[in-house]
Amino acid sequence: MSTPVRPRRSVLFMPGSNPRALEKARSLPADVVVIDLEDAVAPDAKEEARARVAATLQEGGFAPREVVVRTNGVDTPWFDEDIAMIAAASARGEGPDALLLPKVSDPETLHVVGRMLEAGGAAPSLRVWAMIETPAGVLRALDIALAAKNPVTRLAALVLGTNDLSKETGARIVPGRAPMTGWLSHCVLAARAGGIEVLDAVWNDFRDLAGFSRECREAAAMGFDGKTLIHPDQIGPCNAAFSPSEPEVAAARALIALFDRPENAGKGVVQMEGRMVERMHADIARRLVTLAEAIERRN
Ligand SMILES: CC(C)(COP(=O)(O)OP(=O)(O)OC[C@H]1O[C@@H](n2cnc3c(N)ncnc32)[C@H](O)[C@@H]1OP(=O)(O)O)[C@@H](O)C(=O)NCCC(=O)NCCSC(=O)C[C@H](O)C(=O)O
Ligand SMILES: [Mg+2]
Repeated sequence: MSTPVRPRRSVLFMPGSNPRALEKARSLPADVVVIDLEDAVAPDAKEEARARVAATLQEGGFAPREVVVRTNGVDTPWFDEDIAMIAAASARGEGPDALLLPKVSDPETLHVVGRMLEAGGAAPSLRVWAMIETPAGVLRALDIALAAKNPVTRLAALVLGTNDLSKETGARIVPGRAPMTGWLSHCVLAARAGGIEVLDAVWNDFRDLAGFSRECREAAAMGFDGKTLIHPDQIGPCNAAFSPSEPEVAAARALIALFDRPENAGKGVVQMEGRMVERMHADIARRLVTLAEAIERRN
Protein backbone atom coordinates (compact mmCIF):
# COMPACT_ATOMS: atom_id res chain seq x y z
CA MET A 1 0.00 0.00 0.00
CA SER A 2 1.38 3.42 -0.95
CA THR A 3 1.78 6.11 1.70
CA PRO A 4 0.22 9.46 0.87
CA VAL A 5 3.15 11.83 1.37
CA ARG A 6 0.68 14.70 1.16
CA PRO A 7 -2.09 14.56 3.72
CA ARG A 8 -5.48 14.51 2.04
CA ARG A 9 -7.60 14.26 5.15
CA SER A 10 -10.06 17.08 4.51
CA VAL A 11 -11.21 17.72 0.95
CA LEU A 12 -13.61 20.67 0.89
CA PHE A 13 -16.06 21.17 -1.97
CA MET A 14 -17.33 24.60 -2.89
CA PRO A 15 -19.43 25.86 -5.80
CA GLY A 16 -17.35 27.44 -8.57
CA SER A 17 -20.08 30.08 -8.74
CA ASN A 18 -19.65 31.23 -5.12
CA PRO A 19 -16.97 33.96 -4.86
CA ARG A 20 -17.32 34.24 -1.08
CA ALA A 21 -16.60 30.50 -0.60
CA LEU A 22 -13.67 30.64 -3.05
CA GLU A 23 -12.15 33.57 -1.17
CA LYS A 24 -12.72 31.96 2.21
CA ALA A 25 -11.11 28.68 1.09
CA ARG A 26 -7.72 30.39 0.84
CA SER A 27 -7.55 30.62 4.62
CA LEU A 28 -9.36 27.46 5.76
CA PRO A 29 -7.36 24.53 7.23
CA ALA A 30 -8.54 22.01 4.61
CA ASP A 31 -5.84 19.91 2.95
CA VAL A 32 -7.57 20.12 -0.43
CA VAL A 33 -10.14 22.47 -1.93
CA VAL A 34 -12.40 21.18 -4.70
CA ILE A 35 -13.94 23.88 -6.86
CA ASP A 36 -17.11 22.46 -8.34
CA LEU A 37 -18.46 23.07 -11.82
CA GLU A 38 -20.90 20.14 -11.67
CA ASP A 39 -23.83 19.64 -9.30
CA ALA A 40 -23.28 22.72 -7.15
CA VAL A 41 -23.62 25.01 -10.18
CA ALA A 42 -27.00 25.55 -11.83
CA PRO A 43 -27.18 24.85 -15.61
CA ASP A 44 -27.67 28.51 -16.54
CA ALA A 45 -24.64 29.53 -14.43
CA LYS A 46 -22.14 27.05 -15.94
CA GLU A 47 -20.39 29.44 -18.35
CA GLU A 48 -20.01 32.19 -15.77
CA ALA A 49 -18.75 29.69 -13.17
CA ARG A 50 -16.14 28.31 -15.57
CA ALA A 51 -14.85 31.83 -16.28
CA ARG A 52 -14.75 32.54 -12.54
CA VAL A 53 -12.84 29.33 -11.86
CA ALA A 54 -10.29 30.20 -14.57
CA ALA A 55 -9.78 33.62 -12.95
CA THR A 56 -9.55 32.03 -9.49
CA LEU A 57 -6.88 29.60 -10.67
CA GLN A 58 -4.95 32.46 -12.25
CA GLU A 59 -5.12 34.43 -9.01
CA GLY A 60 -3.93 31.43 -6.95
CA GLY A 61 -3.21 31.94 -3.26
CA PHE A 62 -4.41 28.51 -2.07
CA ALA A 63 -1.04 26.99 -1.11
CA PRO A 64 -0.31 24.86 0.88
CA ARG A 65 -3.74 23.46 0.02
CA GLU A 66 -4.08 21.37 -3.10
CA VAL A 67 -6.60 22.66 -5.62
CA VAL A 68 -8.88 20.34 -7.56
CA VAL A 69 -11.56 21.32 -10.08
CA ARG A 70 -14.59 19.07 -10.58
CA THR A 71 -15.75 19.17 -14.19
CA ASN A 72 -19.19 18.46 -15.49
CA GLY A 73 -19.82 14.90 -16.68
CA VAL A 74 -18.26 13.68 -19.93
CA ASP A 75 -21.69 13.37 -21.57
CA THR A 76 -22.79 16.94 -20.81
CA PRO A 77 -22.66 19.95 -23.14
CA TRP A 78 -20.17 21.69 -20.83
CA PHE A 79 -17.51 19.01 -20.56
CA ASP A 80 -15.27 19.86 -23.55
CA GLU A 81 -14.96 23.50 -22.48
CA ASP A 82 -14.32 22.50 -18.86
CA ILE A 83 -11.43 20.30 -19.98
CA ALA A 84 -10.11 22.98 -22.35
CA MET A 85 -10.13 25.56 -19.52
CA ILE A 86 -8.32 23.24 -17.10
CA ALA A 87 -5.75 22.09 -19.66
CA ALA A 88 -5.01 25.70 -20.65
CA ALA A 89 -4.63 26.80 -17.02
CA SER A 90 -2.38 23.83 -16.37
CA ALA A 91 -0.29 24.62 -19.46
CA ARG A 92 0.21 28.18 -18.13
CA GLY A 93 1.41 26.76 -14.80
CA GLU A 94 -1.69 27.94 -12.93
CA GLY A 95 -2.75 24.50 -11.75
CA PRO A 96 -5.00 22.94 -10.57
CA ASP A 97 -3.30 19.93 -8.99
CA ALA A 98 -6.01 17.60 -10.24
CA LEU A 99 -9.32 17.50 -12.00
CA LEU A 100 -12.14 15.50 -10.50
CA LEU A 101 -14.20 13.61 -13.03
CA PRO A 102 -17.77 12.85 -11.90
CA LYS A 103 -19.68 9.62 -12.53
CA VAL A 104 -16.85 7.50 -13.92
CA SER A 105 -18.30 4.12 -14.86
CA ASP A 106 -15.54 2.55 -16.94
CA PRO A 107 -11.75 2.78 -17.45
CA GLU A 108 -12.08 3.74 -21.13
CA THR A 109 -13.39 7.17 -20.14
CA LEU A 110 -10.15 7.82 -18.26
CA HIS A 111 -8.11 7.05 -21.37
CA VAL A 112 -10.24 9.43 -23.44
CA VAL A 113 -9.93 12.23 -20.87
CA GLY A 114 -6.18 11.62 -20.52
CA ARG A 115 -5.76 12.06 -24.26
CA MET A 116 -7.87 15.24 -24.22
CA LEU A 117 -5.62 16.70 -21.50
CA GLU A 118 -2.52 15.78 -23.46
CA ALA A 119 -3.95 17.41 -26.60
CA GLY A 120 -4.86 20.52 -24.60
CA GLY A 121 -1.25 20.88 -23.42
CA ALA A 122 -1.88 20.12 -19.72
CA ALA A 123 1.25 19.97 -17.58
CA PRO A 124 2.46 16.41 -16.86
CA SER A 125 1.92 17.04 -13.14
CA LEU A 126 -1.87 17.44 -13.54
CA ARG A 127 -3.61 14.41 -11.96
CA VAL A 128 -7.08 12.97 -12.49
CA TRP A 129 -9.34 11.87 -9.63
CA ALA A 130 -12.34 9.70 -10.51
CA MET A 131 -15.68 9.83 -8.73
CA ILE A 132 -17.23 6.43 -8.11
CA GLU A 133 -20.93 7.20 -7.79
CA THR A 134 -22.77 5.04 -10.29
CA PRO A 135 -23.74 1.38 -9.91
CA ALA A 136 -21.48 0.48 -12.86
CA GLY A 137 -18.65 2.55 -11.35
CA VAL A 138 -18.81 0.55 -8.11
CA LEU A 139 -19.00 -2.75 -9.96
CA ARG A 140 -16.05 -1.79 -12.17
CA ALA A 141 -14.04 0.01 -9.47
CA LEU A 142 -11.14 -2.43 -9.82
CA ASP A 143 -10.84 -1.93 -13.61
CA ILE A 144 -11.08 1.82 -13.08
CA ALA A 145 -8.41 1.86 -10.36
CA LEU A 146 -6.09 -0.37 -12.40
CA ALA A 147 -6.23 2.23 -15.18
CA ALA A 148 -3.81 4.17 -12.94
CA LYS A 149 -1.09 1.77 -14.13
CA ASN A 150 -1.27 3.47 -17.55
CA PRO A 151 0.29 6.95 -17.23
CA VAL A 152 -1.99 8.29 -19.99
CA THR A 153 -4.89 8.29 -17.51
CA ARG A 154 -3.05 10.35 -14.82
CA LEU A 155 -5.35 8.64 -12.31
CA ALA A 156 -4.34 9.25 -8.69
CA ALA A 157 -7.47 8.81 -6.54
CA LEU A 158 -10.99 7.43 -6.32
CA VAL A 159 -13.62 9.62 -4.63
CA LEU A 160 -16.92 8.14 -3.45
CA GLY A 161 -20.23 9.88 -4.18
CA THR A 162 -22.95 8.41 -2.00
CA ASN A 163 -25.63 10.97 -2.91
CA ASP A 164 -25.58 9.85 -6.52
CA LEU A 165 -25.29 6.21 -5.46
CA SER A 166 -28.38 6.64 -3.29
CA LYS A 167 -30.22 8.29 -6.18
CA GLU A 168 -29.26 5.54 -8.65
CA THR A 169 -29.86 2.52 -6.39
CA GLY A 170 -32.51 3.46 -3.86
CA ALA A 171 -30.11 2.59 -1.03
CA ARG A 172 -30.67 4.96 1.89
CA ILE A 173 -27.97 7.10 3.49
CA VAL A 174 -28.36 6.16 7.16
CA PRO A 175 -26.07 6.49 10.21
CA GLY A 176 -23.42 3.79 9.98
CA ARG A 177 -24.16 3.43 6.23
CA ALA A 178 -24.97 -0.29 6.49
CA PRO A 179 -26.65 -0.37 3.03
CA MET A 180 -23.44 0.93 1.45
CA THR A 181 -20.48 -0.30 3.52
CA GLY A 182 -19.86 -3.23 1.17
CA TRP A 183 -19.57 -0.82 -1.77
CA LEU A 184 -17.32 1.54 0.16
CA SER A 185 -14.94 -1.23 1.26
CA HIS A 186 -14.90 -2.66 -2.26
CA CYS A 187 -13.71 0.75 -3.53
CA VAL A 188 -11.01 0.97 -0.86
CA LEU A 189 -9.72 -2.44 -1.96
CA ALA A 190 -9.88 -1.47 -5.64
CA ALA A 191 -7.94 1.75 -5.04
CA ARG A 192 -5.21 -0.09 -3.14
CA ALA A 193 -4.97 -2.69 -5.90
CA GLY A 194 -4.38 0.18 -8.31
CA GLY A 195 -1.87 1.81 -5.95
CA ILE A 196 -3.90 5.00 -5.61
CA GLU A 197 -5.64 6.98 -2.89
CA VAL A 198 -9.29 6.81 -1.92
CA LEU A 199 -11.50 9.49 -0.38
CA ASP A 200 -14.83 9.03 1.34
CA ALA A 201 -18.11 10.71 0.38
CA VAL A 202 -19.72 13.83 1.86
CA TRP A 203 -21.93 14.03 4.98
CA ASN A 204 -24.89 16.24 4.05
CA ASP A 205 -26.20 17.21 7.50
CA PHE A 206 -23.43 19.73 8.15
CA ARG A 207 -24.91 21.03 11.43
CA ASP A 208 -24.65 17.51 12.98
CA LEU A 209 -20.97 17.46 13.82
CA ALA A 210 -21.25 14.55 16.29
CA GLY A 211 -22.69 12.27 13.61
CA PHE A 212 -20.16 13.59 11.13
CA SER A 213 -17.21 12.88 13.47
CA ARG A 214 -18.46 9.33 13.98
CA GLU A 215 -18.63 8.79 10.22
CA CYS A 216 -15.08 10.20 9.82
CA ARG A 217 -13.74 7.73 12.37
CA GLU A 218 -15.57 4.86 10.63
CA ALA A 219 -14.12 5.97 7.27
CA ALA A 220 -10.58 6.15 8.67
CA ALA A 221 -11.01 2.65 10.13
CA MET A 222 -12.17 1.38 6.72
CA GLY A 223 -8.93 2.62 5.17
CA PHE A 224 -9.97 5.86 3.49
CA ASP A 225 -7.20 8.48 3.24
CA GLY A 226 -9.63 11.32 3.90
CA LYS A 227 -13.17 12.55 3.40
CA THR A 228 -14.88 15.00 1.12
CA LEU A 229 -16.62 17.89 2.89
CA ILE A 230 -19.21 20.54 2.12
CA HIS A 231 -18.86 23.04 4.97
CA PRO A 232 -15.92 24.71 6.80
CA ASP A 233 -17.22 23.47 10.18
CA GLN A 234 -16.44 19.91 9.06
CA ILE A 235 -12.71 20.52 8.53
CA GLY A 236 -11.53 20.37 12.15
CA PRO A 237 -13.28 17.12 13.14
CA CYS A 238 -12.24 15.55 9.83
CA ASN A 239 -8.56 16.48 10.23
CA ALA A 240 -8.66 15.08 13.77
CA ALA A 241 -10.18 11.77 12.70
CA PHE A 242 -7.67 11.20 9.88
CA SER A 243 -4.56 12.30 11.82
CA PRO A 244 -2.57 9.78 13.86
CA SER A 245 -2.87 10.62 17.56
CA GLU A 246 0.22 11.41 19.67
CA PRO A 247 0.07 8.04 21.48
CA GLU A 248 -0.23 6.26 18.12
CA VAL A 249 2.84 8.07 16.78
CA ALA A 250 4.82 7.36 19.96
CA ALA A 251 3.89 3.65 19.81
CA ALA A 252 4.84 3.51 16.13
CA ARG A 253 8.24 5.09 16.82
CA ALA A 254 8.85 2.59 19.65
CA LEU A 255 7.98 -0.31 17.36
CA ILE A 256 10.35 0.92 14.64
CA ALA A 257 13.12 1.37 17.24
CA LEU A 258 12.54 -2.17 18.50
CA PHE A 259 13.26 -3.68 15.09
CA ASP A 260 16.26 -1.36 14.66
CA ARG A 261 17.95 -2.82 17.77
CA PRO A 262 21.06 -4.89 16.86
CA GLU A 263 19.77 -7.95 18.74
CA ASN A 264 16.61 -7.95 16.56
CA ALA A 265 18.43 -7.46 13.25
CA GLY A 266 17.84 -11.00 11.99
CA LYS A 267 14.39 -11.48 13.47
CA GLY A 268 11.08 -11.48 11.63
CA VAL A 269 8.98 -11.49 14.76
CA VAL A 270 9.48 -10.13 18.29
CA GLN A 271 7.26 -9.35 21.23
CA MET A 272 6.36 -5.86 22.41
CA GLU A 273 4.58 -5.46 25.71
CA GLY A 274 3.00 -8.91 25.40
CA ARG A 275 1.98 -8.50 21.74
CA MET A 276 3.42 -10.26 18.72
CA VAL A 277 4.89 -7.81 16.22
CA GLU A 278 6.25 -8.71 12.79
CA ARG A 279 8.19 -6.65 10.28
CA MET A 280 4.94 -5.83 8.48
CA HIS A 281 3.90 -3.99 11.64
CA ALA A 282 7.10 -1.96 11.41
CA ASP A 283 6.14 -1.08 7.82
CA ILE A 284 2.70 0.05 9.01
CA ALA A 285 4.37 2.06 11.79
CA ARG A 286 6.73 3.77 9.31
CA ARG A 287 3.75 4.74 7.15
CA LEU A 288 1.96 6.21 10.13
CA VAL A 289 5.03 8.22 11.18
CA THR A 290 5.56 9.45 7.60
CA LEU A 291 1.95 10.68 7.51
CA ALA A 292 2.26 12.30 10.95
CA GLU A 293 5.43 14.12 9.87
CA ALA A 294 3.76 15.33 6.67
CA ILE A 295 0.85 16.66 8.74
CA GLU A 296 3.28 18.37 11.09
CA ARG A 297 4.99 20.08 8.14
CA ARG A 298 1.56 21.03 6.75
CA ASN A 299 0.60 22.64 10.06
C1 LIG B 1 -24.39 23.94 2.16
C2 LIG B 1 -24.06 25.39 1.93
C3 LIG B 1 -24.94 25.94 0.81
C4 LIG B 1 -24.33 26.18 3.21
O1 LIG B 1 -23.86 27.50 3.00
P1 LIG B 1 -24.22 28.71 3.96
O2 LIG B 1 -25.72 28.80 4.09
O3 LIG B 1 -23.50 29.92 3.46
O4 LIG B 1 -23.63 28.22 5.35
P2 LIG B 1 -23.09 29.06 6.55
O5 LIG B 1 -23.86 30.34 6.70
O6 LIG B 1 -23.04 28.16 7.72
O7 LIG B 1 -21.60 29.43 6.13
C5 LIG B 1 -20.70 30.00 7.04
C6 LIG B 1 -19.55 30.61 6.33
O8 LIG B 1 -18.81 29.60 5.63
C7 LIG B 1 -18.78 29.87 4.23
N1 LIG B 1 -18.92 28.59 3.53
C8 LIG B 1 -19.96 27.75 3.57
N2 LIG B 1 -19.71 26.66 2.85
C9 LIG B 1 -18.46 26.80 2.34
C10 LIG B 1 -17.65 25.99 1.53
N3 LIG B 1 -18.11 24.79 1.07
N4 LIG B 1 -16.43 26.44 1.23
C11 LIG B 1 -15.99 27.64 1.67
N5 LIG B 1 -16.72 28.48 2.46
C12 LIG B 1 -17.95 28.05 2.78
C13 LIG B 1 -19.95 30.80 3.99
O9 LIG B 1 -19.70 31.60 2.84
C14 LIG B 1 -19.94 31.61 5.26
O10 LIG B 1 -18.88 32.54 5.20
P3 LIG B 1 -18.96 33.96 5.92
O11 LIG B 1 -19.64 34.83 4.92
O12 LIG B 1 -17.56 34.35 6.19
O13 LIG B 1 -19.75 33.79 7.20
C15 LIG B 1 -22.57 25.57 1.59
O14 LIG B 1 -21.83 25.09 2.67
C16 LIG B 1 -22.11 24.94 0.31
O15 LIG B 1 -22.38 25.46 -0.77
N6 LIG B 1 -21.37 23.83 0.38
C17 LIG B 1 -20.76 23.17 -0.73
C18 LIG B 1 -21.77 22.52 -1.64
C19 LIG B 1 -21.10 21.80 -2.78
O16 LIG B 1 -20.06 22.18 -3.26
N7 LIG B 1 -21.72 20.71 -3.24
C20 LIG B 1 -21.16 19.88 -4.28
C21 LIG B 1 -20.27 18.81 -3.75
S1 LIG B 1 -21.03 17.55 -2.83
C22 LIG B 1 -21.48 16.38 -4.02
O17 LIG B 1 -21.66 16.72 -5.14
C23 LIG B 1 -21.65 14.99 -3.58
C24 LIG B 1 -21.31 13.87 -4.54
O18 LIG B 1 -21.16 14.16 -5.86
C25 LIG B 1 -22.32 12.78 -4.32
O19 LIG B 1 -22.94 12.32 -5.29
O20 LIG B 1 -22.49 12.38 -3.15
MG1 LIG C 1 -22.34 13.18 -7.23
